[in-house]
Amino acid sequence: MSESVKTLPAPSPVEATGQTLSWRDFLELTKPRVVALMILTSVIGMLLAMPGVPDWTVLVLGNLGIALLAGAAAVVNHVVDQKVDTVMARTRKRPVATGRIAPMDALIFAATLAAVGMLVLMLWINHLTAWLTLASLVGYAGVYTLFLKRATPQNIVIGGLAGAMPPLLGWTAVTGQIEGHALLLVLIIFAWTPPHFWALAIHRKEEYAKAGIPMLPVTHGNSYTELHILLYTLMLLAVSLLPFVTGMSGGIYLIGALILGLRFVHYAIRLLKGDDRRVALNTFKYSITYLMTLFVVILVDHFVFF
Ligand code: HEM
Ligand SMILES: CC(C)=CCC/C(C)=C/CC/C(C)=C/COP(=O)(O)OP(=O)(O)O
Repeated sequence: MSESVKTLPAPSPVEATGQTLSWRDFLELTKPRVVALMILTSVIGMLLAMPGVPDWTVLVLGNLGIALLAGAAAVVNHVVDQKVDTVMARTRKRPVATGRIAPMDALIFAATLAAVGMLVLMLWINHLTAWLTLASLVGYAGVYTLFLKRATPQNIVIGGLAGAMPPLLGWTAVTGQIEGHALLLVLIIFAWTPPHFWALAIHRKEEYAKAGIPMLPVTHGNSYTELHILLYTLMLLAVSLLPFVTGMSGGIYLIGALILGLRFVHYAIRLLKGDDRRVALNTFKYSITYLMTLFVVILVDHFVFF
């Protein structure tokens, strides 16, 4: 072998896969659809925090900062999960899993997003929101992804708290303080996360087993998971009534929460009866419609009553 061949630099991940790197790959790393729903909940947290509409700078810069930090957390998730993601069909085409983006480049991207996000929140919003958002990033990227996900089938119950934070972050961006009504919104998403995720985990059980991730259907079976999905949807139904019970929201919200919640319970009962992968996927999809609609309804109710 000639000297010149020996000293050739190692191919970059792009050369290695023969694919062109695009901004779409970087966008994909930030889990934009998940972050979009989070931002919907933080916008609504902002709009519920006070009568009237907050200053546009808080709306724009507050959500920008929160989105940047949430996106950064998602990028770190891709790096930490690089090996796991290559094993599962749902995730194996991800930019870091395929090698289209090198882990170090992804980490530099995450650090940049996080630094700009923290600056925006520190300079234009308030320190409380900045630190709470950073804590959510650490909760998802560090505590959940690095540790809990691999350690216990209760991973998403505890880790779900990080994803539930955006309405509180929106609220503190406007008021500068943590208040009970904002915590109710967090509690709703906290109770929603297990049925949201376990429905998908049933649908993808074999992949999680192959990847060695102890998700509840893998460790305890489908029936046990389906029972817990039902129990959490019942708890969610109860918790979702608290904004009405505490006087935060009115009749429109009550009716909306009941219809949406009972439908979720109906899905959970069908899942328990049928143990069907297709029902599991539909339950997962409905969970997203549920959360989006519930937050829109609470907002509509707020503006009708004020
Ligand atoms: C630790 C808590 C959570 C876990 C473990 C979890 C898990 C997942 C998983 C595995 C997916 C599938 C992603 C894919 O299709 O590749 C997903 C999708 C989704 N999640 Fe969650 N999730 C959590 C919290 C949240 C929260 C708090 C929100 C929003 C408020 C959210 C919104 C969504 C949305 C919108 C999708 C659909 C994304 C798409 O269509 O690509 N999730 N979730
Ligand atoms: C600052 C802030 C609000 C942070 C929240 C960050 C955030 C994007 C949370 C997302 C929750 C989520 C999609 C978990 C799935 O992870 P997974 O690893 O179980 O799923 P995967 O297999 O699809 O990667």
